[in-house]
Amino acid sequence: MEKELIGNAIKASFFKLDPRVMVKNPIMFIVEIGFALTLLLAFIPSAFGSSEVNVWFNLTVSLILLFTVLFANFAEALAEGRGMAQANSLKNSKKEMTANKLKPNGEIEKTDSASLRKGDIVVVSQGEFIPGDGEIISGLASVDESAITGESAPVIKEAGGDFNSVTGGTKVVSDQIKVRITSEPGESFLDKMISLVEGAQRQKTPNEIALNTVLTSLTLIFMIVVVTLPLFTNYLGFELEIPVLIALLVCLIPTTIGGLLSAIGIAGMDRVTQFNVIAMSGKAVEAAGDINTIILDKTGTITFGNRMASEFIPAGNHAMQDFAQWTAISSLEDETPEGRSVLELLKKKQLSYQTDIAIGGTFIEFKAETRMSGMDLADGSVVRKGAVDAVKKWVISQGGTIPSDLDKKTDEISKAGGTPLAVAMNDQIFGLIYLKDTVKPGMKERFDKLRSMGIKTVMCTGDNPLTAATIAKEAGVDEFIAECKPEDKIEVIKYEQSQGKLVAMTGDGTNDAPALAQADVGLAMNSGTAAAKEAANMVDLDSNPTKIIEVVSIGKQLLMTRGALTTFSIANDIAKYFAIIPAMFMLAIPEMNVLNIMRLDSPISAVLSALIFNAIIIPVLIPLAMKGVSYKPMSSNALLSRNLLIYGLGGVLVPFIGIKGIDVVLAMIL
Ligand SMILES: Nc1ncnc2c1ncn2[C@@H]1O[C@H](COP(=O)(O)OP(=O)(O)OP(=O)(O)O)[C@@H](O)[C@H]1O
Ligand SMILES: [K+]
Ligand SMILES: [Mg+2]
Repeated sequence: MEKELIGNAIKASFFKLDPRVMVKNPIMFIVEIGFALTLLLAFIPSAFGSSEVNVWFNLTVSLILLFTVLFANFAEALAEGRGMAQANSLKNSKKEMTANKLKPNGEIEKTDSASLRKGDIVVVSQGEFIPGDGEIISGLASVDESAITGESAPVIKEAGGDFNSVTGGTKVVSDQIKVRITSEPGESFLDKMISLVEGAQRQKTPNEIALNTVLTSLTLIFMIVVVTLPLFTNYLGFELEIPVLIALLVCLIPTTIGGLLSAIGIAGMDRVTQFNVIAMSGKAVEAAGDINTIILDKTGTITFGNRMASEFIPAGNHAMQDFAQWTAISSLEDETPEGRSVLELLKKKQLSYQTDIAIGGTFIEFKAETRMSGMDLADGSVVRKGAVDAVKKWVISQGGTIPSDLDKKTDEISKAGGTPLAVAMNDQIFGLIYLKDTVKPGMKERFDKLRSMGIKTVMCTGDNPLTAATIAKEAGVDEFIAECKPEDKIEVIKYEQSQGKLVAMTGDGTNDAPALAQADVGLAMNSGTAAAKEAANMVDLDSNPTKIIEVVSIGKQLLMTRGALTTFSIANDIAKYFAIIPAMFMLAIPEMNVLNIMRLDSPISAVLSALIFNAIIIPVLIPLAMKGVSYKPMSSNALLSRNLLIYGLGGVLVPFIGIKGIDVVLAMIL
């Protein structure tokens, strides 16, 4: 695998020599032109007038320049290669298959999966592949998603709620589901993933463009200096040979970062992919590196999220039996995990209830807006369950009163970190359902880590303030917002952004979609709804909301690697002056030897040593560019001074040692 990767990258480095490709990287393009000119001079030394420098020197310079370009191309090709390999394995899981399309008249029609369009309904049974991306409209199945996520344990997918989305190419391993197709041919999640990792849509990020502009301007300045240099030297009465001027130019321009820049960007995206997160753009990965605030929801992110009914607590002077009756009616058709867990607990507690009063009633689906669910019965009675404050308001609007013990019982559940749901019929509250949830282990450490990176965490939850406070304290988040409706999340994000902060958010529900789109980094869960995945700029295939922490680390590492190697590259070039400038003048004026502080063997050896060092530093740094510089959570100021010390000072010192070493070897050969 690695061998093949390297082999392909070597081949690609030669293909990339095509000037039409090279011109996209101006710094390396100049090196390539330098190669062509010195090659010409090797064969026709007097092409641009008389020349005294020997052919052998011209040829050597030309070869070193060729290798400089090849090394840079190799770095980029190697970074691209990893994505290609992954794209190929994804392509293998994208096969044509037959789909069981459900016609409006209820008949099943066998069609080609490629002909399925948005809105089509298909039936998928045990052992069959799901023919396209979609949402389950009825049924429940365990699905093997290993083709996409690499995770072999099947996951449960079901209609209703936030776990209804399925991906084309995954396999149903048990039961049968009806799926409504949500993507047009060629626009599926798998198609998008393939084109992303293949890099077909890879565009330079704004940061990269900005850095490129700076580097290109720097290059232009050096070009002007080098081109005008002969005017001065001619005035002083000596001539500089063209190959020497080219060597000087290549040593001065930032070839190291110029050669590694695109590899750093591609490798950063690739590291995110290795973490099983699909980033829609390099820009998103970079934004992750600059995040100041992370918005997390409580249920399913900070807690396990399987909010299960664990206790029934009647309120006022209502009997358990009456409470159970209305609890059951409110949950009969509630397909959310919370709703189903209510019916299961009733069964477990052997509480009986009548279902015939529900006949002819209209089910009221749970909505994050109302924070209630329930049923309007045929006889005009209305039944609701939901967040206590919402139900209280609703009961009061019906002209009812609140049982005196309700608040105390609510607080008890909330203080334990549970979610209380009140159950009401018409103007009366019958009691509370205790939904239990637990904070995931290790959350405190994760939030501590974020804090040390200088990132603030805000928990936004639809739950009541007391539950929110309990969970927030237990998990160690910095701030929390309770009784939060979907639009409130957007407000929080907008507010932070108005303070100049970059905001990241994770989410999985359809109601998270607008906030995911508003955030600078929106990380959707693969298990989540199609709307959430569409709105986000990253998708976590493992559906682990806390992975945002790793994504932020990778983003920071990407920015740091780019910064560190830029510093190193420019510091390097400064050090090279000391080798090459005295040497150049010594060629004409031997007395200039006093400037030869590095005590290099001869002017020719000095120029060649600097050039060789300039070339081989690129492959030497490839592993660092690909892996990223090591990153420990600390404040940005501490990071900056640490990096300046290592890469700035190191960048000045390393060339002295390297060039001197190469010079010693060359002196022996010459
Ligand atoms: N099936 C349901 N029926 C009635 N009420 C519910 C149901 N599920 C949740 N609730 C209530 O609605 C509130 C909001 O739930 P929702 O899932 O929208 O929260 P959220 O905004 O996603 O934040 P979090 O996931 O952190 O709770 C819950 O705290 C709970 O009180
Ligand atoms: K250089
Ligand atoms: Mg939720």
